Amino acid sequence: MPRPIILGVVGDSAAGKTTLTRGLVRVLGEENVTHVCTDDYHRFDRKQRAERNLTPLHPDCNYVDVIAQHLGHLRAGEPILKPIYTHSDGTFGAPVYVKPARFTVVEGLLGYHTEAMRQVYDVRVFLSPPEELRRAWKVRRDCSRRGYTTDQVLAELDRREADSEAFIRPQERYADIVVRYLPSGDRDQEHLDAELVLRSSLRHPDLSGLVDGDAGITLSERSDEVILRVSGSVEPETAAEIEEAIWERMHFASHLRSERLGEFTIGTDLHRSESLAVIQVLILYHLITAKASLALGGDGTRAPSGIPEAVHT
Ligand SMILES: Nc1ncnc2c1ncn2[C@@H]1O[C@H](COP(=O)(O)OP(=O)(O)OP(=O)(O)O)[C@@H](O)[C@H]1O
Ligand SMILES: O=C(CO)[C@H](O)[C@H](O)COP(=O)(O)O
Repeated sequence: MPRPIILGVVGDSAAGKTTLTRGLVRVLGEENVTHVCTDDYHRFDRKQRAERNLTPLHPDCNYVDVIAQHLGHLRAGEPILKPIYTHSDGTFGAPVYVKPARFTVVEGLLGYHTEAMRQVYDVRVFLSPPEELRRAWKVRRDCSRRGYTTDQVLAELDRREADSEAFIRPQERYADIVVRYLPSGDRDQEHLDAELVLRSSLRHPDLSGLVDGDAGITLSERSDEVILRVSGSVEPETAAEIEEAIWERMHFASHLRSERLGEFTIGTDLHRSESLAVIQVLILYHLITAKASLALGGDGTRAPSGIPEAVHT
């Protein structure tokens, strides 16, 4: 079997990593994806972190060297014995034996922290929602699923700010695709404006024919980046046209098409976001084309340098 294609999804806590990857895993098929969350590589459990006054964002609080080793093994097609961190109670569980599948999705806080880690990915995504939005997402998620109170989460977010600034946000510079949701104001969560920064380290599909300012889709260029903006008020039909156009560029993977992209949860309620669906299809495009490149004897789809050939404004 050719080596797995490896996707990195990095961003601060509650930036939306699991939400984004869940849809991708569903489309690619659970059996075809090895899912690694680097939270499993925390060095200390919740109690030990509190005793040491360390946040989980600090590299010293994580076995970053072992993450790099394990990702290297997976890329080489070798199994790993992966640690387990359990969020429901903040403790470690028994390690699990993990074999690499066709795709590996790695999500976590410090995935691009070292060069050794950065080298393993075929596609690097960084999620960067505005802080106000991320804080609201974290409060809601941690209170409903991780056993915290609102005051505890808010205090923890303040305690983490210095480490977010020092270690998490700087990783954005290593991404091929940066996803920024824009401040939502009173927008509901299904209709957030999204901005995708498409960097020249990957060859992005030509989306120029789909741009329609009136319909809420714009492309612009900034140094060697192309910015795709999807308005939160984009009509489902317009978003579907973009998704369709990207799917057409990976026609050899049409069997993967699914109606269920763009889903996210608020507490336990399921919602759908058009902009999230567009982001997910674009990432799928990169995973599928990287896979096709390997099948044809290449080694992925990273552009050697310069502006990606297929992107036009
Ligand atoms: N694209 C989105 N649109 C609307 N809400 C979202 C979106 N992404 C995430 N959320 C909200 O934020 C919450 C936290 O997201 P998620 O669990 O995906 O973050 P994460 O980055 O995986 O967090 P952690 O690193 O702490 O595990 C979700 O439960 C959901 O309510
Ligand atoms: O920043 C985080 C990413 O998920 C978590 O807070 C970190 O992993 C520690 O988990 P917990 O708060 O459940 O002890």
